[in-house]
Order: sequence, then C-alpha cells, then structure tokens
Amino acid sequence: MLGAWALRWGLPARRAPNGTRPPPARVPLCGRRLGSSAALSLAAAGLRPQLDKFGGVTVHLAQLHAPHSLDQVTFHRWLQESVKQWRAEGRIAVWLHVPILQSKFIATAALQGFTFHHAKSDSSTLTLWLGDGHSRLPGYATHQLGVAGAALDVDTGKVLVVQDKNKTTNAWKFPGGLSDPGEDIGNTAVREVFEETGIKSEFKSLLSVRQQHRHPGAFGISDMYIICRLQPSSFNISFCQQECLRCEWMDLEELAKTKDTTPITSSVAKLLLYGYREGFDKIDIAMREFPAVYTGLFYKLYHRELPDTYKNMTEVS
Ligand SMILES: NC(=O)C1=CN([C@@H]2O[C@H](COP(=O)(O)OP(=O)(O)OC[C@H]3O[C@@H](n4cnc5c(N)ncnc54)[C@H](O)[C@@H]3O)[C@@H](O)[C@H]2O)C=CC1
Ligand SMILES: [Mg+2]
Repeated sequence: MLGAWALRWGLPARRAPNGTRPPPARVPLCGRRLGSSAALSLAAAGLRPQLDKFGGVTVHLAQLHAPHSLDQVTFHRWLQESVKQWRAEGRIAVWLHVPILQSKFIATAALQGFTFHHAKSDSSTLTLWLGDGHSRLPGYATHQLGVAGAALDVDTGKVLVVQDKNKTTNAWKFPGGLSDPGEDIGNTAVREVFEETGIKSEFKSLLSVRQQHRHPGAFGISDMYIICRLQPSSFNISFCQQECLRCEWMDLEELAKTKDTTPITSSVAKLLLYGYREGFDKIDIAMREFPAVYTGLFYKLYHRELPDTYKNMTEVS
C-alpha cells in the first residue's frame, strides 16, 4: 500500500498534507501548479503509482490522460515531492515507465538520479534505488539465468533448503539466484548458496534445466533455471535475513515426499535421492573445459560422463 497521501491523490475533495486544498480533478496541467498541487494535478491527470511486493513503487507515464499538456517543470516538482514522500515511507525503489513519445521526461528524471534499466521499441524503464547501500534491483537481460545448488551432505543424507522471503507461498527450495554476467554456472551456485545460507560448497555436476518463457519475474523474458549438485564443506547455517525466511538441513527423502515444495524442487529431490542411493554417475551431467577457437578463451561443456573407450576415440590410420 502506498502512503495515505498517495492514496488521497485521486480524491480532490480531501486535503493534502500541508493543509492546502487539492485542485479539482482533470484540471489542465501547466507549470503554475507547483508544490503539492503539482502532485495532486498529476494524480488527477491519471497517474496511479503502484507498490510492488518488494517495496518498490511503479509509475506508468502512459496512464496520463493528456501527456502533451504536461510540462517538465510540473513533472519535475511532482517527481521530487513524490520521491521525498516514498523515501519517508521506506520504499526501496522507483520504477518509471516512459512511453517513447514522452521521452522529454527522461532527462527530468535523470537529473533526480534515475538511470536506465532497459528500453523496448516503444518505451523505456528507469529506476531509482531508495534503499540502503548499493542497488539490489535485478538487471535486465534477453534471457535470465537462475542457478540453484542442491548441497547434499552424503554422510547424513540431509540437503540444504530455504524458504524465500519474497515469494507468496513458503515452499522449500534449493538456495540459488541469478547468474552475474560472465559467471560460470557452477560458480553462481556456489556463490548464491554461500550468500544465502553461509554454507561453503564445491560444484559437482548439473542436475536439471528448466526453461520458461514470458516469466513475470524476468520482466517478461525467458528464464532458464539450472539446479546443480554441490558437495558442502561447512555445515553451520547463517542465512541471509533479507532473502530467506527459513533455512535448514532437511532429510533428502523428506524433501522428495513433502507437498511443501515446488514441482521443480520435488522432481530434483527425487532425482538426487536416486543418485544418492544408486550412484551419482546415474544422474550427473558433468562439466569439461576446452580451449575455444578464440585464442586465450575457454568454454565449458556439460554432458553425461562417457566411458574412456568413447572419450578417447580417435581415427585409426
Ligand atoms: N525452485 C523453484 O521452483 C524456484 C525457482 N526460481 C528461479 O530462481 C531464479 C531466481 O532466483 P532468486 O532467488 O529469485 O534470485 P536471487 O537470489 O538473485 O535474488 C534476486 C533478488 O532480487 C530481488 N528482486 C527481484 N525482483 C525485484 C524487484 N522488482 N524489486 C526489488 N527486488 C527484486 C529478490 O527479492 C531477491 O532478493 C530464477 O531463475 C527463477 O526462475 C525462483 C523461485 C522458485
Ligand atoms: Mg535467491
């Protein structure tokens, strides 16, 4: 929910926080309306900022009824006052969606610290981080790559699981997150598991790949979600309070049977249990590194293990 002031924007009969009476709805927009009346006039002009589940505010300038009659001075004042208000309310970020024909407002927003997040053919999206420290907003991509680590303690048969803080259902899943540009899959799994749980581990193999198109959590683009098998080397949990609600070592068989999980985690838990009992060679997709044709560069190839007789096959002259 946005603050009381924001909620009142659409109701011209009420008073603004400084006691002034807001203008009637659908008044023409011009530079004369400054201060809180600028905010109120933009609300009357159609802007309805929305709060997302992460605590960020989204503004769509496409909502404006008559964008051409809005001048930059009025918009500047509105944005300045609104950002001040959202900061005071503890909002973490602002997402500003600007249709291409209203691009004149990009410079106005940039002067207040907004930067580009991404652009499409007919619109651009700018962001302003309001939270503590550096921005934790996810970057934009053509495909998003998420990697999770199934860290199994082979001595106890327990696997490391978390419940996400920002998800609507509190289902158990393997800790993981988005890959950084230029980062190897295995390194993402090890890094994310450490950042989210405090557990150190080593990459062993790749277990599964999930591809989903039009993913809402990836700004509508395609999402690849890979789960890796990890060998843990530390066992004392110290989980990230910002991202996780719970974190524990759970019996792998219990995870394979529980309903309190996602279909992906449940499937991979069953696969991992099969490998734990019958041998990991039955489930592992291993990794090998090769020099690329581009001098000085290497790539990683992931495939099922081959018997040496096949691996070392060469043409007999
Ligand atoms: N096991 C399963 O079934 C699940 C798989 N996934 C997959 O995991 C991958 C992503 O993992 P995550 O743990 O989410 O990534 P992550 O560990 O890199 O965390 C991303 C961070 O960005 C934050 N964030 C995301 N959108 C935001 C926004 N609009 N404003 C502010 N903060 C925002 C999140 O709260 C989180 O703290 C994806 O590939 C996704 O498909 C995600 C959830 C469940
Ligand atoms: Mg995560």
